[in-house]
Amino acid sequence: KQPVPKELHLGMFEIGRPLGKGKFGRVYLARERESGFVCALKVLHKDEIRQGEVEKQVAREIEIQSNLRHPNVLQLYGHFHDRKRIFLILEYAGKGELYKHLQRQDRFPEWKAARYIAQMASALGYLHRKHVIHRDIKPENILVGLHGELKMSDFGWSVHAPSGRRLTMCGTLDYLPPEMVDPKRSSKPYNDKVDIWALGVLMYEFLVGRAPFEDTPNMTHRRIAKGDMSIPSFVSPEATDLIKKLLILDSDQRISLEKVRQHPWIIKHCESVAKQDKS
Ligand SMILES: CS(=O)(=O)NCc1cccc(-c2cn3c(Cl)cnc3c(Nc3ccc(N4CCOCC4)cc3)n2)c1
Repeated sequence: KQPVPKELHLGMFEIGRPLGKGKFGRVYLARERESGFVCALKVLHKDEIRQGEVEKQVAREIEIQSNLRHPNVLQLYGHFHDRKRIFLILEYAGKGELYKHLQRQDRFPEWKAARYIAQMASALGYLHRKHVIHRDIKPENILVGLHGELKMSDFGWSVHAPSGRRLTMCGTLDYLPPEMVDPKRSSKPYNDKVDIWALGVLMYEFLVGRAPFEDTPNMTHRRIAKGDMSIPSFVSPEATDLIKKLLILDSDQRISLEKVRQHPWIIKHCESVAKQDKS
């Protein structure tokens, strides 16, 4: 349950260890004194935001994320500010960054990848129904909850651990769909189908351990525009089928999130979870 405080200020929190730091601030473990409620406190520095000319983006991200409630979307409980800083009170994701788990395991077994993709498809379906798109769903922007569930947490700033992470620039490139890499190709502005493409890139990266179009920056551009990727033979036929239905150049032809949830590869691995739960 969430604290329903009268008014928010820094003094009401005990600040714990830093969880990560980034371009626009740091994330700390925190506990609300009165209720003992554990959360993550993201601190953004106003002067850096002003310099970065991103005030409007911060306001928009706070507006969007405050109105979202979904088990696979990191919750923003509230925010407040003092003279120098803006504070976001966020849900604490007990198992940290998905990026680290993927780095450590090289790639995920198909049953784990299928569950993760099902969770992301569920979160995206929720966002799209609320007309929120382009959540930039690369591994760097996904956290893992205490029970291993994924939490989309990219609203605004992905914070960076001190460790050597992929530069935001090329990370972003890997996940761009053809209609954004090559805007003259399609006149229409991008729509929620960009998330379906990104889901395909994410699924590929979970199963193979690298992104499908990973290359030098301008080679990546070219390969995305042509849909030039190959799927290794160790990927099962069902998984291969779903990747191909997600990574379709023509955004209108891409599989819908509803169809993703009903795909044999998802059913096979997620149904077993249902059976386990029943047994
Ligand atoms: C090197 S690291 O993994 O320790 N820290 C990297 C890093 C960078 C940017 C943002 C975060 C981050 C943001 N969070 C938000 Cl927002 C909510 N919960 C978390 C959140 N939660 C979190 C939970 C557990 C851990 N542990 C688990 C035990 O092993 C060490 C890391 C880290 C972060 N982390 C973490």
